[in-house]
Amino acid sequence: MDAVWILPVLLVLPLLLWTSSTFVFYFKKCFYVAYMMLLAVIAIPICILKSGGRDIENMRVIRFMVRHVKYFLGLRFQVSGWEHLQTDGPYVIISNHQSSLDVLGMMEVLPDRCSTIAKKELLWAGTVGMICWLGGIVFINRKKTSDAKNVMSDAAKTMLADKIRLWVFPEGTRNQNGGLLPFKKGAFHLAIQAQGLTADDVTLLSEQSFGIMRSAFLEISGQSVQSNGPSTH
Ligand SMILES: CCCCCCCC/C=C\CCCCCCCC(=O)SCCNC(=O)CCNC(=O)[C@H](O)C(C)(C)COP(=O)(O)OP(=O)(O)OC[C@H]1O[C@@H](n2cnc3c(N)ncnc32)[C@H](O)[C@@H]1OP(=O)(O)O
Ligand SMILES: CCCCCCCCCCCCCC(=O)OC[C@@H](O)COP(=O)(O)O
Repeated sequence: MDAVWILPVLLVLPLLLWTSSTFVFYFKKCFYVAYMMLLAVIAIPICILKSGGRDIENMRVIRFMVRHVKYFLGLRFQVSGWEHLQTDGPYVIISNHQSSLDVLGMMEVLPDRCSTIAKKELLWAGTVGMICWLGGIVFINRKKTSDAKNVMSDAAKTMLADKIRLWVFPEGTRNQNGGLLPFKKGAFHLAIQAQGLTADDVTLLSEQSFGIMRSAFLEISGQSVQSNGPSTH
């Protein structure tokens, strides 16, 4: 008898999906979170069996498992310059950060032996937090800058010792307001520490990177008429 209630739901759901782009937006958002949580449930035992615990090699498993998610959300990526990442040794990748969907773009191009820096709060995001830990993600406390700097200095040493690459979001937070937030310096300290440059090089490196990313961002934004939020009609 209870099953009768399912009928209106089955009818109303397609109707809402068909008529309301706002509903579609929030539906996709909930689906994304739930599905990533589920994928992580599957990935956790695989990573533990494969590597025995926290290991950068687990990023291969995560990358493989995340790559198809874009199809469910109607997203596609256009990749250019991928060949520049195919060099030996450690390096730092920086990217802008607009939403949690950036993880999909990241997994599209993530090189081997590459992990990322994330806020420590992500560690508590259920199974997603657990898989982030297993993938060797470096967690920082953004409220305690001196701790964060120490963690990142240790990360620079590990990068050199274990030939690891790190992906950093130098804006330090998500930003959907168009353009870029001023860059935090940590990514550039990482880069100089892993390359034998000096602290004097940080400002120039940061400014040059900001300029390049900003012009690429504006160029790409100019090509797209889509926004990140639900459309208003
Ligand atoms: C199969 C399963 C599927 C499901 C699951 C999927 C899972 C997916 C898996 C994986 C994807 C995960 C994706 C996660 C994404 C998360 C992203 C985020 O969380 S973004 C937030 C955190 N990221 C950052 O915050 C950036 C890094 N931050 C920094 O670099 C900052 O610089 C920081 C925190 C170190 C300090 O920040 P300050 O706010 O104090 O600002 P400042 O201006 O940068 O620094 C102040 C002074 O300290 C110096 N400084 C900074 N770092 C230094 C260092 N390392 N050494 C020495 N000095 C340093 C600077 O030069 C500056 O000094 P002077 O003002 O220039 O004199
Ligand atoms: C109950 C927790 C739900 C977690 C659901 C996760 C599903 C998607 C997995 C992708 C993880 C990406 C996380 C992310 O993008 O974190 C935001 C931070 O970068 C910046 O933080 P903020 O803008 O400063 O809050």
